[in-house]
Amino acid sequence: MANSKYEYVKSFEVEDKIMLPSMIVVAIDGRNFRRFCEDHMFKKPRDKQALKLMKSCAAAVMIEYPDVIFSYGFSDEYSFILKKNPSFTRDVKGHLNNLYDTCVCELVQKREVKTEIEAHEFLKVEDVIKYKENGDPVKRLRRKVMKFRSDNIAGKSFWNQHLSLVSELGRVDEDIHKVRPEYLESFQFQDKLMPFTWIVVRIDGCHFHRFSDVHKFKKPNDEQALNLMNSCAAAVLQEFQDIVFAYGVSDEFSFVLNKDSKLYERNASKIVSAIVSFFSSKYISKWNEFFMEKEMEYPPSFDGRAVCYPTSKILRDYLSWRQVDCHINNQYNTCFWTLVDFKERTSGHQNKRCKSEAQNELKGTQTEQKNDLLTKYGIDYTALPDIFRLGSCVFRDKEIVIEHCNIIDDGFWEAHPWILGNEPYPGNTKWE
Ligand SMILES: Nc1nc2c(ncn2[C@@H]2O[C@H](COP(=O)(O)OP(=O)(O)OP(=O)(O)O)[C@@H](O)[C@H]2O)c(=O)[nH]1
Ligand SMILES: [Mg+2]
Ligand SMILES: [Mg+2]
Repeated sequence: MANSKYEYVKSFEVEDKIMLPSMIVVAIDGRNFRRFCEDHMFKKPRDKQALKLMKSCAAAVMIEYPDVIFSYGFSDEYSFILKKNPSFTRDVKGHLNNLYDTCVCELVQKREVKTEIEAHEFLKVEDVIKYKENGDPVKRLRRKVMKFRSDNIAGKSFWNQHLSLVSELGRVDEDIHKVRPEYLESFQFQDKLMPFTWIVVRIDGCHFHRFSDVHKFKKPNDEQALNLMNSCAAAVLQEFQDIVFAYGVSDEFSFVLNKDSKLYERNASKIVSAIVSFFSSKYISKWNEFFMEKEMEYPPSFDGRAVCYPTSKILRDYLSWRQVDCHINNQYNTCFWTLVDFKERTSGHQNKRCKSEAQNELKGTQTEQKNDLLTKYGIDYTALPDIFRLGSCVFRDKEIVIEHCNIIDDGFWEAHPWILGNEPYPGNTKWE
C-alpha cells in the first residue's frame, strides 16, 4: 500500500545493526528497583523468591528467543548472550536445527554452592509460534533449558565442560577474572541519539496478529483493546516527564521526547528499553480494568526503536505519516471485514475462500472505490468513531489527556502550541 508524501521520513531511520560476527550481549537491569524491593518488602540482603522469579523469567526469555544461548543473572540484572549468527527468522526448519542445550546461571554465594544440576525438560513438545497468512500454524520444537547454580562461571573449566556452549561461544582460553574491566567496557555499543533533535520512540506489539486472535479482539477494531493501549501510553507520559506527545494506532505507539531531553544521556537502548518495558508492564497490570470478563491467556511483549528528527516540521511529517497509515489500514480493514462478513453470512459458513475473495476484490482499489463499496454495504466511513479513523493522541493540557484528532493539519498544533515547545504549558508560569 503506497503511502503519501510523508513517507520520506523513513529515511531518518538509521541503520543500527550490530556488526557481524560480534557476539551480542543484552544486559537488562531493574529500573528504580530499590524502591520496588522496598515497596514489595523483599527480604534482605537477598530475597530467594525474587531471585527465583528472575530466573524463571530468564528461562522464559530463552524459550521465546532460541538465539539466546546463555544467560547469567544476579540481583536485578540479567545478561543474555546471543549466538554468533542470530537467525531471528522464526521458521520451522531453522528451529528444528536449533535444538541444543542452553543454560541459565544464577549467582549464589560461595557457601551455598551446589554442584547439582537442575534440568528442565521441555523437549519434544511443539509450540505454535505464529500463523501464516493462510492460517497454517508455524511450529517450533521446545528447547531444553538447563539451569545451573554455580559460582565458577568466571573460570575456564566451567565453559570448557559444557560442549554445547563451546560450539556456540568458542573455547575459553583465559579465566574471565583475569580480563580487565576496561577492556570489556570498550566493547559497549555507544548509541547516543543526536543532540537537540526530536527523539521518537516507536513501540509495536510483537506478533499481535496472534495475540488479538487468541484474545478474540473485535475486527477490524477492538475499542477496549485500543483504550487499554491509550491508558498505558498515558501512564508512560506520567512516568517520563520528557515525553511531550504520543500517537497510537493498532498495536503501536510513538512517543515524542522533548528536543532538549537529557533522559539517560540520550542513550538509545536505555530510553527504548525503559519505555517498552514500562509500557508492557502496564499493559499486563491494566488488562483487567479493560477486559473484566476476559482472562489474559499469555502476556504480550512489545519491541521498540528510537529515531531522531531534526526539525518540528519533519517531526510533524513523521506523525502525519503514521496518521495517514492509520487511515489507509483502517479503511482497508473495514472494507475487508465487511466483505468477509457478508460472504460468510450469505454462504452460511466461515472459510478461507471468503477471505481470499475479499482480498482479490480489494486489490488495486483506490480510496473512492473503497468508500463506494462501504456505502453499498450501508456503512458511512466518516461516521465511524474517531478513535478508529484518526488514532489516538496523548499529551498534557493541564493534565494528561487522550484525544482523537487530525494531527496532519495546522489546527491541532496551533491550538496546542506548548506541545512542540513554542509556548509554556497552560497554567504554568515557567517554561517546562
Ligand atoms: N482484531 C483486531 N486485531 C488487531 C487490532 N489491533 C491490532 N490488531 C492485530 O495486530 C496486528 C498488528 O500488525 P503488525 O504490528 O504489523 O503485526 P504483528 O502481528 O504484531 O507482527 P510484528 O509487529 O511484526 O511482531 C494487526 O495486523 C492485527 O492482526 C484490533 O483492534 N482488533
Ligand atoms: Mg506488531
Ligand atoms: Mg503494528
